[in-house]
Amino acid sequence: MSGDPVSIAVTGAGGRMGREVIQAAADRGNVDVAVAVNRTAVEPVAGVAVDAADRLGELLRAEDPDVLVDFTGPGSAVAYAEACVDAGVPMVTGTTGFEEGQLDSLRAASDSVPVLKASNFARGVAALRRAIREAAAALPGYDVELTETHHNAKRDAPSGTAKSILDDVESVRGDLDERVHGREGDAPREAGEIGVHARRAGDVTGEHEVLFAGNREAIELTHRAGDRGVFAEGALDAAEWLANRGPGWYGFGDVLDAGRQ
Ligand SMILES: NC(=O)C1=CN([C@@H]2O[C@H](COP(=O)(O)OP(=O)(O)OC[C@H]3O[C@@H](n4cnc5c(N)ncnc54)[C@H](OP(=O)(O)O)[C@@H]3O)[C@@H](O)[C@H]2O)C=CC1
Ligand SMILES: O=C(O)C1=N[C@H](C(=O)O)C[C@H](O)C1
Repeated sequence: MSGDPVSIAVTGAGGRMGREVIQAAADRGNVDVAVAVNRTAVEPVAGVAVDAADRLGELLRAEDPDVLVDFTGPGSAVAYAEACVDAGVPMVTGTTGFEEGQLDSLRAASDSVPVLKASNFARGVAALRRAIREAAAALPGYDVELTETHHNAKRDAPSGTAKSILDDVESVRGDLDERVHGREGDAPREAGEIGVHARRAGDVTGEHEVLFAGNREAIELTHRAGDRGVFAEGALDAAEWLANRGPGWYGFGDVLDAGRQ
């Protein structure tokens, strides 16, 4: 990205992703973590002191960071978006598992401040999604089954990335209108189904695989995240990009498109 100095606030600073974001900021050099908060008390992360999350509003007003970066949970992300509106701070959120009403609240916040939401900040997943849309268009009538695998501490299923991929496939394949989660029972597959399989095991960072199968051939498109640094890097790219935007609703694709121009 530009390399211009950017100051950020990090919510969920004690979580797996919050820690990764703070470490990636330290490694990057031009990103200063001006505010870091967590719901429960945690020791400093990469030398950055972590405050109580209920002080977020006060800290945003005092430090005036360029962007807030959030990886927490759906309810807290909505509350933090409201704090961003009150303080006039842009928000990047990678949180997943939102219900429709919570997404409406985030979109409402984007009338006042820039909000960038992405279910996955890996560049490889952006490429995977483009390839999946292309395959879906090129293979009409083929059966589609999605499998995602994550660590055993992940709460939401299917993953946010899986839901984004399903939206992509359904936008291209209008004939697929029924998501079948897991399979059980005694009946053949129906036309119109798209199978969705969520696995939770060990410390798997995140894997997404889409199978397109016809009667005499099949292809599988797969992304595997090697570590969480790949998500943190993408989120910081998004934060650097969002710092100079006006209010609006943005995605990671906007950041990547800007990089290609
Ligand atoms: N878009 C992307 O590229 C990626 C998205 N994610 C998403 O990011 C989110 C966080 O993932 P991860 O870091 O692994 O999760 P963790 O469970 O490790 O961390 C969650 C953090 O959020 C905080 N939190 C959770 N619930 C609340 C709440 N109700 N109020 C305030 N704080 C809360 C936790 O605080 P406390 O310590 O007090 O519990 C913790 O700091 C998930 O939705 C996940 O799917 C993850 C990886 C990549
Ligand atoms: O919780 C995780 O770990 C991840 N969550 C995101 C999702 O739900 O898609 C992205 C990534 O797969 C890791």
